[in-house]
This record gives sequence, structure tokens and C-alpha cells, in this order.
Amino acid sequence: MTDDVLTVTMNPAVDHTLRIDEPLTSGAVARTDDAQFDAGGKGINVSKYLTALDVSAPATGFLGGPFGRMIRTQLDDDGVPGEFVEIPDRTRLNTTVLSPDAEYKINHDGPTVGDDAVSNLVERVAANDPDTVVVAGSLPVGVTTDAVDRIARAGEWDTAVDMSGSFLTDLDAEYLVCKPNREELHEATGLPVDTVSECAAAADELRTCGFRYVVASLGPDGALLVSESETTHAPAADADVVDTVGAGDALLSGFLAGLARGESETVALRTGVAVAARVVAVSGTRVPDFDGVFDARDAVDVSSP
Ligand SMILES: O=P(O)(O)OC[C@@]1(O)O[C@H](CO)[C@@H](O)[C@@H]1O
Repeated sequence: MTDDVLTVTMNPAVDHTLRIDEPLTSGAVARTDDAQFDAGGKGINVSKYLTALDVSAPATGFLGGPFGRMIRTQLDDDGVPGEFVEIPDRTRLNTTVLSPDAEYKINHDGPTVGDDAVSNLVERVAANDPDTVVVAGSLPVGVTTDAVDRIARAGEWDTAVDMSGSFLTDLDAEYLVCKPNREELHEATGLPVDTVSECAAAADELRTCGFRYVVASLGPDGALLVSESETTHAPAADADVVDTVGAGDALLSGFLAGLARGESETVALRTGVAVAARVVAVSGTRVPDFDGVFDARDAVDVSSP
């Protein structure tokens, strides 16, 4: 694998992050001067993090309306190349509220996207001809997993996916990696996921659906890597957690950056955990300082669960 990664976000979002000083109370107006807007959506986040990790990672997908324009501008400002398919409907705004006692996340379903736009997107991916494609995030209204299989089959690239558990088992093509979280592991397999060993068994079951690697994000329990030949657990690295938005995208980014640098799968998993620890320490899906992150991964333990 080389370092040429194209991300596909079919349902991008402007991530609106609001921090309030008091717990939310029904019937009372919460006011704050702490608001942040980030270009988001899972694939776009992977492009942002990979770019900051010095891996070439242009972004594509569907954009429309004022939030679509905002995302294009931010990606330009951040030096992330983007070539999106313009749609008539409006890109969504997703909201995170950080209060002293909780993290609330509200995601809009997103725009409706037609068949022509899907075909344009598949053509755009084929024209880019990357080594690796990452298809990540929810599907907008009108798009099915068939579009993901079409992208995976449109060329010789490896394809990584991060989507909800029920979608993962609908996919038919061959995939390099999927990145489920704990709930998605359960959703995809119906197996229990209370312990790390149970998560490992569920990840192995999911792997047999057509994934070379399953890289599962387990929140405070860290991450798992399951392939045909190995099952490895890495506990979460120490971090002052501001919010967990983008943590899974960061894990996947670090894993792919590790592979792009020629690291073994196990070292790439440790890199993913180290990258995720940096991302949870900043608010929203803002890109943190990744200085020294490849050294920090040496402090990430791995073991057999
Ligand atoms: O609704 P989806 O597509 O599943 O998730 C979208 C989203 O929550 O994922 C990213 C964090 O992983 C955010 O940038 C974005 O708001």
C-alpha cells in the first residue's frame, strides 16, 4: 500500500460544537459564547487527520447548499484537496453540546441524493484512481450500500469502510478494513460485546463477511485489531478527554497512516490509538497537534485479549 488515500463522505456535515457551563435544563435557555464550526463527516475527518499526518488524502463525496460551501472553504483553508459532486439538496449541520455533566450529539439525516449523483461520484473516484479508498459515515437519503460496493469494485484500490453495523453486513465486495465501534459490532453480528474478549469474538465473526482487517474502536477500552492471523488489543492511551467526537475516525486514520508508512498491522494499530488520544483532547473535529505522535505510539501496549 502506498500513501495515496481518497476519502468518500456521502453525508458530510458542518460540525457545530457548543460548550455550556451549566447542565442543560428543560424550559431554560442555555447561553454560551463558546461555539465552533468544523468541516466534518467521517471521511472528511479522515482526510483532515491524514493530511496533518503527512499522508496525501483528498476528499470527495456530495456537497450542497450553504453548509456545503462552508465545508469547501474550510477544507481549502486547511490544505485538504476536495473534489465533491454538487447536489441540489442541502448538506447537513450536526450539533454537539458539551456540558459539565454530559456530551450530547445530534445528527441530522442529511440531504436526498439521486442516482445520477451516485454515478458521478463513482466516476470521480475512478478518475482519481487512488491506492486506497475510505468510504465513511452514514448514507444520505436515497443512497444504499450498493453505492459503496460500486465504489469498491470500480478499480484496483483497497477499500476501507466505516458505517453502521447493519450496513456492514449488507456489503458484497471485498474490503481491506472496517472500523466498527462496540455497538456496531453487536449490531452487525448479534453477539454480546460486554467484555473485550466478547468484542474480539464479534470482530472475528464480522471479519468473515469480507474484511481483511477489523479495527474496532472500544472507547475507554481502547481498540482491537482482528485479522486472519492475529487478534490484538490496545488499551486507550492517556488523554485529557474534551469530547469523543472523531475518535473512531482518528483511530482509522492512524491505522491507515501506519500502513502507509510501512508499519506492521500491530504497530499501525498502536499508531491509531496514539492518534485517537490526540483527537479526543481537542473539541469537535478540529485537527490537534500531531507532533511526536509516531513516538507516542511506542508507549501504547498491545496484548492478546
Ligand atoms: O451521521 P454519521 O455520518 O454517522 O456521522 C457523522 C458524524 O457524527 O461523524 C463525525 C465524527 O465521527 C462527525 O464529523 C459527524 O458529525
